[in-house]
Amino acid sequence: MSGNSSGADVPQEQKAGWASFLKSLAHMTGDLSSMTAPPFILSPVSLTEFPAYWCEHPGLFAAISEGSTPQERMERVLRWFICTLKGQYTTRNEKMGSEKKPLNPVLGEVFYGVWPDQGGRGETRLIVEQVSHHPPITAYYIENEKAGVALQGHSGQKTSFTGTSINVKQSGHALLTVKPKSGGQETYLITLPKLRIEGIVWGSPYVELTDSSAIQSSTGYTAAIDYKGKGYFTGKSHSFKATLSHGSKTLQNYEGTWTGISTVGKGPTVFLDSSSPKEEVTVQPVEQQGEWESRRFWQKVAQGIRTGNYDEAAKEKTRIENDQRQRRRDEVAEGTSWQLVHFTHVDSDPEYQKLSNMLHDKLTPAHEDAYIFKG
Ligand SMILES: CC(C)CCC[C@@H](C)[C@H]1CC[C@H]2[C@@H]3CC=C4C[C@@H](O)CC[C@]4(C)[C@H]3CC[C@]12C
Repeated sequence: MSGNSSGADVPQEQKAGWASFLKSLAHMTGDLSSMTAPPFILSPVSLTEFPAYWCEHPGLFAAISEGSTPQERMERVLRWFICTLKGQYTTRNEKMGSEKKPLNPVLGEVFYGVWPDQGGRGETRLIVEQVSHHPPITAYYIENEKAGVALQGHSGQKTSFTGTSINVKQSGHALLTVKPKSGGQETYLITLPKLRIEGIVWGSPYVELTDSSAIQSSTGYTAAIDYKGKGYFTGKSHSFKATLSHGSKTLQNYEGTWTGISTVGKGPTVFLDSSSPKEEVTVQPVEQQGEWESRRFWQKVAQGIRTGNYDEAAKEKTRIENDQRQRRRDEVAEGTSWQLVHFTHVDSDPEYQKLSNMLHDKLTPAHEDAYIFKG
């Protein structure tokens, strides 16, 4: 990083703002979401929309239950999981030019969507609820009932600044329930990778995945995934290597990029093309949404950000924040508390416990709370 290139991608009139934002990052205490950032880096999309990235390949999601053996189903889970990563971590760069700061959801904010049935695979529905504000935690449930696959999870982030990049440790996990076409039921614990946000100094942030994550099946199969950026496995950014094992027996290896082609085994057999077309979630028009639904709730703020009317966006955001503060004060005064609509908080989930014990992995804390979908 040279003095000249720093802030190269920041609009001239916001350079000072970016420089002071970078300075404030040094004092950040783990929660970046509440920090004020310069307008050019603001996204008009709330974090409650992000769980939709899990299902932008609804065909791969539905196909999991069609695998004929436990190993084949684990491989299908891995394929679907790797295929979601491009959407999860590069979409903002593609759509908005760089990673941006999403809107920080309010407690009780919800997001609903569907992927319509196509060719008989069944409809997939998405239910998201912001279940905590401090720290921000988003819970989600995605189900294709016909296919017999359902994903339940929650997600939070702990952030720290290294001086040149932001390290993001994801908290939470996802549990996938699969009813194989051949009968029975399996569950899969999905742990979440760590992120490094690079390109900060230049004002054009992007996400690289680091370290590792895992998928543990109740059938005993494990997929371990290692992530590396440029200059490690292949010299390509967004690279990964994965191994599928059962107990101490390694059964298969996979490698490639999570944004493009990956291969299986020693021969050049294609495992997946992650750049294959995705299907974005279908959402009700804003006019028909309820007042806590994300796009309606943030409509004016988003409009301000999209049109460059930042004063309007800031004014509306302040109104929302004041309203939230008042609600919390009222609850304290009345001795009540906010009631979640779709999820129940539990201090520990036996299913998570069982699978994380099977994983024997330092990555997964022995105890973790969870949000269970109420239906
Ligand atoms: C751009 C800079 C200046 C601000 C950084 C904003 C932070 C809050 C953004 C940048 C990238 C974002 C992450 C991108 C992708 C995902 C995957 C999704 O499944 C859960 C949320 C999560 C993990 C996001 C959390 C918020 C995040 C870490």
